[in-house]
Amino acid sequence: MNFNVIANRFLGLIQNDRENPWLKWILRLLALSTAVSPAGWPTSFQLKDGYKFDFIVVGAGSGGATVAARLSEVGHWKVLLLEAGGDPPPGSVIPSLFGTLIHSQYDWDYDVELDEGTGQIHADGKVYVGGGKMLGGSSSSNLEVYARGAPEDFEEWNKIAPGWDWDTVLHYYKKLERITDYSILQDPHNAYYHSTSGPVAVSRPKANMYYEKVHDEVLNSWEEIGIKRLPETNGYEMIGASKPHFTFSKGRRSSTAEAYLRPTKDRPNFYVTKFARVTKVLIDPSTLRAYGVKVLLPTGEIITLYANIEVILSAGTIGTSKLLMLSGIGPREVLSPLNIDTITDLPVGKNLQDHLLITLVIKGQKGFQTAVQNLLIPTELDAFPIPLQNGFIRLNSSTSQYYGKTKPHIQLFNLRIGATAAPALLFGCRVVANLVQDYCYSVSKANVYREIDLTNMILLHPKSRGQVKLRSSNPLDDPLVEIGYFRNVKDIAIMVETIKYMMRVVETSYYRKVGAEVARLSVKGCDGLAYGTDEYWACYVVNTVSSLAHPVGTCAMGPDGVVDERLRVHNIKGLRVVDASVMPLSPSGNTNAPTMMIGEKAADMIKEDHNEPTEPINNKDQNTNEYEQIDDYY
Ligand SMILES: Cc1cc2nc3c(=O)[nH]c(=O)nc-3n(C[C@H](O)[C@H](O)[C@H](O)COP(=O)(O)OP(=O)(O)OC[C@H]3O[C@@H](n4cnc5c(N)ncnc54)[C@H](O)[C@@H]3O)c2cc1C
Repeated sequence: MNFNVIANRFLGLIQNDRENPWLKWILRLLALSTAVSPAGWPTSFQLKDGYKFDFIVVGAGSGGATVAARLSEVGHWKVLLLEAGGDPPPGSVIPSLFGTLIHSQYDWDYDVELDEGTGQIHADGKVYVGGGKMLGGSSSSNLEVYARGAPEDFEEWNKIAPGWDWDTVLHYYKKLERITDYSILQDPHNAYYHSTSGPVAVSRPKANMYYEKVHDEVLNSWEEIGIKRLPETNGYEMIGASKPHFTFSKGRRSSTAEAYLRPTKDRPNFYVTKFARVTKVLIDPSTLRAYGVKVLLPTGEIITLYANIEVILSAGTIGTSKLLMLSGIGPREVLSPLNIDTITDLPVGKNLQDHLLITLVIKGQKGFQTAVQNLLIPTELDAFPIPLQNGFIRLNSSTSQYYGKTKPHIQLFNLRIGATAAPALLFGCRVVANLVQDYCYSVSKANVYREIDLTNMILLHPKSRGQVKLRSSNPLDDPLVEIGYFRNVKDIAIMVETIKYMMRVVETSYYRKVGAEVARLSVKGCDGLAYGTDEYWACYVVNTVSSLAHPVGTCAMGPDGVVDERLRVHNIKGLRVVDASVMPLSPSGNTNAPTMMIGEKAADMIKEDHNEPTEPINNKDQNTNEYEQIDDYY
């Protein structure tokens, strides 16, 4: 039994025994009582073989829960949402306990293979990507950072798939968002980009004084090396840094289960079934129409369900491409060797992109007094536990001061950890991340009596591509996921450039004062190289690579992709894909908000295609009246 299982059992105990006075006291103390409320998730609809619905949505994640809930607004449509997992546990609901979900039963924990000679700090040649297996999908297990990408991302999508321009997608971002950060709404430059009326809570809780001081130290240091301090990074200006926004509010994660499924759970035409694993989409080979799905129930029974209008796949970038291939939609060269008849030969599983992450460890202030920030973590369980800064930089390019005219290359996350967290770091490094011993020792050693900054640099627009394939025709087998980092060497060059840029931070006022230095880590494969040379850093990049868990693109939109701009699978009727897999290119930022946006837009496209009314695209009317005057600026 591993740590996560024990932790989730413990949290489950708390959930079931909330009336126990001791537990009540503890929960009150931590201000977490709302977070462990078990009430409110939809009950599971009992399915029987042969049942018919108008729409069957597969996967209740960021895309699936969003599109299904919106479709159920049409009262005469019977909408079924099928989810392989169950309810989110307290470890999901409490914002800072997502770590307990990793490698647990709430995590798909896919085997994601690194190419030989890359990522040598990973003990078994695999990188952790994860994926939530519960209502809300990965929006129930992610780190809750809220980022929407840059306007230029969507102008590029729009060239490939018309209708995805920035003005249109901004309408859907605003439709989903309920921001509670009034510092942003009071700033007329940024307020235009936000909304206070959507279902997904977005907040930026104020941390304790100590953490706020750390935020300032890091953001001021970054400013000294040219990274502009911004009020936020989802507003009119994006190149720069700020404290991030999160998808939670008042101590409770705002997953799509929370935002879209709890409020709609009593709709009579909306059916949600948990622990229902779809194994195949049924397609009539003569009409090329999808007419239903095969579902494996926890009893072991496999039933057939029928869709009168459409089947919608929202099983995630890995899960959806696997299901399509199992159903005969995919590259013939992958399907034929497995004796799967190819109904239509499409590039399913290709074009896999992920935001890779490189970490620089900076040794900061010496002394055990810095451990106080670790001791404060329990007081911040309903917020983010560790001081975190977020930013975007663009290297070798002049940055634009004009709103909407910025496309960053790199995202930054800085995590400050006080001294003495070395044992926890070692545990996380070895047991959770499964990295090799020497590397983990060298990281934790840096932290024994010094605070450290983990400066994470994320490549936003990788040129490399991986591929999802099938290992077998058995739906219960994991697919083969080749993540493909550094298949294009330009990705190495930009990360080396970024490291050299970020290392300049140790020369800034705060870091100079505390005698900061970049920690020299033990990196397998790089020992013989002269430390600090470009050759060394290239080796460091290739071998210390990790994932930010943002796989996209395996069922990309576009004429050469898998779906068209209205997310309909090419050559097949009655079948759409609505999840992160349809993104033709990675956005400039985390992928949860863009996937929820896709779910919102998909629902309107489906309603339009079936002659149901939708709201007109309008970015001006979505702020509260209080802030209406801000429209004058644009
Ligand atoms: C550990 C982690 C941290 C992340 N951190 C962030 C972050 O801080 N900010 C951010 O913006 N993004 C983050 N992401 C990424 C973001 O959460 C995902 O990109 C996004 O949620 C993907 O949405 P989706 O709808 O494509 O898939 P998911 O949300 O993963 O939904 C897929 C759903 O389908 C279900 N499913 C799969 N197969 C089947 C089947 N055969 N039958 C029935 N159901 C099935 C799954 O159980 C799941 O519920 C993170 C992701 C992970 C894993």
